[in-house]
Amino acid sequence: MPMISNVSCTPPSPHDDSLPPVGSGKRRKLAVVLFNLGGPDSPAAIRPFLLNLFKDPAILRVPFFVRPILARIIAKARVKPASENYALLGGKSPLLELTQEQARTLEQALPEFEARCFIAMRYWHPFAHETVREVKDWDPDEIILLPLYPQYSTTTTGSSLTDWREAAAAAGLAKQTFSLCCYHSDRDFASATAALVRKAYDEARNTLPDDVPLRLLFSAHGLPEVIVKKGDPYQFQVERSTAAVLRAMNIPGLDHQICYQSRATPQVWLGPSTEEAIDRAVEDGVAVLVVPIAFVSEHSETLVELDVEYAELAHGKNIKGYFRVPTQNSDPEFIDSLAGLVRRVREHGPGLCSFAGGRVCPRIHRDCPHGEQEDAA
Ligand SMILES: C=CC1=C(C)c2cc3[nH]c(cc4nc(cc5[nH]c(cc1n2)c(C)c5CCC(=O)O)C(CCC(=O)O)=C4C)c(C)c3C=C
Ligand SMILES: [Fe+2]
Ligand SMILES: [Fe+2]
Repeated sequence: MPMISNVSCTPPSPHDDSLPPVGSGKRRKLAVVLFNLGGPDSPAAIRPFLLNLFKDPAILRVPFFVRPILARIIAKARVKPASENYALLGGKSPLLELTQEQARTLEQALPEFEARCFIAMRYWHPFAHETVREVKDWDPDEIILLPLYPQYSTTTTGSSLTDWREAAAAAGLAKQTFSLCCYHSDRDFASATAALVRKAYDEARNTLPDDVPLRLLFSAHGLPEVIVKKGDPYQFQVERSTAAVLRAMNIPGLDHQICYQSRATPQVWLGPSTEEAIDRAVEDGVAVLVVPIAFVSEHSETLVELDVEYAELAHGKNIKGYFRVPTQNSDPEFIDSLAGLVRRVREHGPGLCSFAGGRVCPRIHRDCPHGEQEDAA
């Protein structure tokens, strides 16, 4: 079931007065809302943060009367390992501060507007209902909803956009709104990402002996397999992102593999897992360069899971080399790609757009939020 309504991406009419007249001196007030998952801001916040996450029907797909109790059980079981991870980061997630920096940088990359970036996190402050009030007080001309998830999943972007719409409706925020569902293989996003991968690749190659092969492990956050089987387009979009980055890198014959990290429940999750991919690299006698392909900011799953847990696992098995590409954070080329997406979404008109305009996902991905008739031009 799609988590957000199928709102079409209407092309702008030549007489559409929602867009500013060319050359008119007045800059439009543009509220850009950045969405991410959020993270605990203190040790005491870890448990309620996890509870919020597992109470989300988009995450825990069980009958509503079982969900609260099951959410409590799973959250309770995760408090200890999650607390150990956050302890390595000073007891909190760095996600909000890094997103605030992205917000300030993106404002500067949109000088033709009076742009102000707001942040709405799904499971910890600032929540959508808090941000909706801030946006309403600022009274923008238009609102752009911009997920910091390049790939669409019902569990992330879908859940965040539903949350925003409900909060906006409850607060009576009725401004013209433009939403982006995904930018998994947007050319500028791929090129910005490829530049970061290329830099880390060259550094890794310079450290390794010439006879040690280097494999790129594109590591994405995992998803329970049942969610994908029901029609979630996330895996398809992760594969498209990987292909787009490889294309932009333009190094023929690069050894690479897609894998999935951060398994959080006992269900069957997408595979191969990043641990399995590391095992295979050890068997094959190759070094690995891990590329986080579904996160655009550093947080516990990159700084602890990739840099500490998987690095220890890999070194414990005498891997030939273990390197990691940093996430985009406020990288100027990445922020420029987001600014380009903001402009394009606006040109496409109010409603929901993909980076390409309309639907890019094949029909089998029924949870793609675009309707049947909305193929990208
Ligand atoms: C069933 C559980 C989960 C699904 C499905 C899931 C999907 C998913 N998550 C991200 C990105 C992030 N996840 C983060 C933390 C996090 N995620 C889960 C569970 C699921 N995620 C948990 C339990 C946690 C908490 C951390 C932990 O207990 O280990 C974070 C933020 C973490 C931080 O440090 O701030 C992000 C970001 C994606 C992209 C995704 C599916 C596509
Ligand atoms: Fe997650
Ligand atoms: Fe789609």
